[in-house]
Amino acid sequence: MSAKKFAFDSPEEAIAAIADRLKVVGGDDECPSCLGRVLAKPVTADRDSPAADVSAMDGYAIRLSDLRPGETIPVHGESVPGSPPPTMNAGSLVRIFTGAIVPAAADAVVKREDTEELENAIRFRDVALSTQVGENIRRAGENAKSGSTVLPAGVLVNAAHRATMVNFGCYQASVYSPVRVTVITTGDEVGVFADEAPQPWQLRNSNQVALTSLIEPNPWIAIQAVQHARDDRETLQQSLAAALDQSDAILMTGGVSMGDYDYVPEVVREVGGDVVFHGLPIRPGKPILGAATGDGKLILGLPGNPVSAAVGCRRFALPLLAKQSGQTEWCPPAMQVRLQAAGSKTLPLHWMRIVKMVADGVAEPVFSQGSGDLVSLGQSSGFVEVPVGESGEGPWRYYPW
Ligand SMILES: Nc1nc2c(c(=O)[nH]1)N[C@H]1C(S)=C(S)[C@@H](COP(=O)(O)OP(=O)(O)OC[C@H]3O[C@@H](n4cnc5c(N)ncnc54)[C@H](O)[C@@H]3O)O[C@H]1N2
Ligand code: MOO
Repeated sequence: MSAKKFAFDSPEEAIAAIADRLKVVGGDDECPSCLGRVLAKPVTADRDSPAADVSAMDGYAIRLSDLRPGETIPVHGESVPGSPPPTMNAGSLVRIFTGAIVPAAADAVVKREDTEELENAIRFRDVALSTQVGENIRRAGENAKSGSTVLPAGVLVNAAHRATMVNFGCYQASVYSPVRVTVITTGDEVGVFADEAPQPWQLRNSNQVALTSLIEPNPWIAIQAVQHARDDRETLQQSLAAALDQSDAILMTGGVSMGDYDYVPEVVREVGGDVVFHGLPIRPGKPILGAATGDGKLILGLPGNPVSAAVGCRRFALPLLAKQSGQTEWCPPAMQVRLQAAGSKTLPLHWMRIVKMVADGVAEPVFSQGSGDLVSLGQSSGFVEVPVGESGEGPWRYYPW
């Protein structure tokens, strides 16, 4: 670790420092179903939106000069969505429906409830007499002009973006390649043990599923490989070097602390990782290691304890991978929640405290025996980050699993 106890005072500073060293994966895949992928090129409007002046209401397209109290005005023709508008003759109105094109001669639309509807004619109610030019008309191009950018590159495509894209005829977007991630867990004590019972000195590989489950739901990530390495310096070095060739990021767990078999820090250096931090003022997760290679790849060494590994993956790996994926908003503001029954305990570190959401904007601490307690982890919905020396209800940043 550095001469100063920690290289950075907070998770944000550490994340920002390593993010600066990472390269965006780039690529330019044509993708019809781009949900959850990152736009590599902006989406532009293929026509004005709306494409013409359209009515925002069901009612009557009028000339303001026809707005006179008490008079009966004849209705000639209808403008309906899906058809071009009729010509509007002088001294008459056109019945119009929401979304239909406003006839060129009209300068406003009066809602039907502001009229008295007679047979083939209407009379304006008093409320209609103050109608202004353009009222209830959505003007051609008021949302976007043809050729303008409606979604910039770097957007992580969600349902709302897809609706926008389809509206402008973009059925196949150009997206960045997914970030290729290899997960490497370590430790001679760790195995699968699905069919046979582990010995008391053995453990099931919960970190592997915690990490893959946190990253897998993101279509902008591709899990390249999932490996387990024994606590053997050479094997670990070979696994890491081979994985680096095939991946943009490596997430490791275990072997990052002070033990005789904790080879991760030296092996990361040997394969060309420049260590940006090793140890941060957080609990749990203090021994975390963050490194970048010369060609902008990420190596994150998360502590082996299961709560520390999950917290580290959620708080550090996800935003850093998002940065590599090309997302402009790779570190979005966290939700804030209040902590009920928080107590007055403080820590000289940022406290990544596992909690469960209990009401809108309110969470409760989950009692935990420490960072190896997988029972408490399973009872939590995420964690809050309580800054150094603080306590109480917050609000604190909340990171859901
Ligand atoms: N002398 C010191 N010892 C320790 C320190 C320290 O500062 N000085 N830090 C402690 C803290 S805090 C943590 S966290 C751990 C992290 O250690 P490592 O990253 O080296 O992790 P391991 O020793 O390999 O494992 C810790 C713990 O987690 C279990 N484990 C490991 N991998 C998995 C897995 N894939 N699935 C489930 N559980 C796993 C492992 O069996 C250990 O019980 O170091 C402290 N020590
Ligand atoms: O920081 Mo360790 O991650 O407490 O268990």
